[in-house]
Amino acid sequence: MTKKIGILGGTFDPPHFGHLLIASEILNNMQLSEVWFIPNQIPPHKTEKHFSDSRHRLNMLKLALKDHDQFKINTVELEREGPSYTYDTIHILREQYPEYSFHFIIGADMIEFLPHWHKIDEIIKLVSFIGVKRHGYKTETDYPVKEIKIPMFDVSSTMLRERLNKNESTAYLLPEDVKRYIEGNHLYGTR
Ligand SMILES: Nc1ncnc2c1ncn2[C@@H]1O[C@H](COP(=O)(O)OP(=O)(O)OP(=O)(O)O)[C@@H](O)[C@H]1O
Ligand SMILES: O=C(O)c1ccc[n+]([C@@H]2O[C@H](COP(=O)([O-])O)[C@@H](O)[C@H]2O)c1
Repeated sequence: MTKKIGILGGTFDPPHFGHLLIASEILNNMQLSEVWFIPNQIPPHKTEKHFSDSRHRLNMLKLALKDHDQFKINTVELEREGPSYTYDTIHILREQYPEYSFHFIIGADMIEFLPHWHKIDEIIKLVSFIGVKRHGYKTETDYPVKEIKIPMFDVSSTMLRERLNKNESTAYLLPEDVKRYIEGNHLYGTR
């Protein structure tokens, strides 16, 4: 059966309400069957930076998505080593699910970065891109990205890592279960 699947690829270090908001808005706006969250093993453009172990990022994502039937986790990128190139992921998904159509959701920071994606000219033949605004970034691009207008929510994993490290509030930015997991595992300098 044909299904329209949204893909939200990310590092999710940690997952936050910005991720859930864009997934929910695009699911409804585009009348998708499901949104698949795909955590990367090694983010292709963050290879030099430190990021949390994929086991923790996956556990946090499970907690963040547990109440949403139409939000699923796909672990295809955790099952291979090296940088998690989207081109490889899309190839695998299209082989596994030839009857589905895939719609890759990206924030404006990733829209600006699209020219640097590995084999981007091939990727655009395989998926459609859905873009959403993000503070500080442009959505105009020469690539075929369909912009969907949704409420902007200026939260990022970077902001949350900094707040957690300083023991500042993350209320209404980060799911409570995820916060408890972070504290229980002393991530981001929490004690
Ligand atoms: N608040 C937000 N509004 C719109 N898009 C977002 C938002 N947060 C994340 N995204 C998008 O979700 C995808 C996955 O993002 P990612 O997991 O890297 O989170 P992040 O908050 O951007 O992390 P970091 O601050 O560590 O770079 C990317 O396409 C990103 O642009
Ligand atoms: O394939 C690439 O070259 C590529 C370059 C940058 C980002 N991506 C993908 O874009 C998604 C968002 O990336 P990130 O690092 O902001 O979490 C995630 O699925 C990445 O794997 C992919």
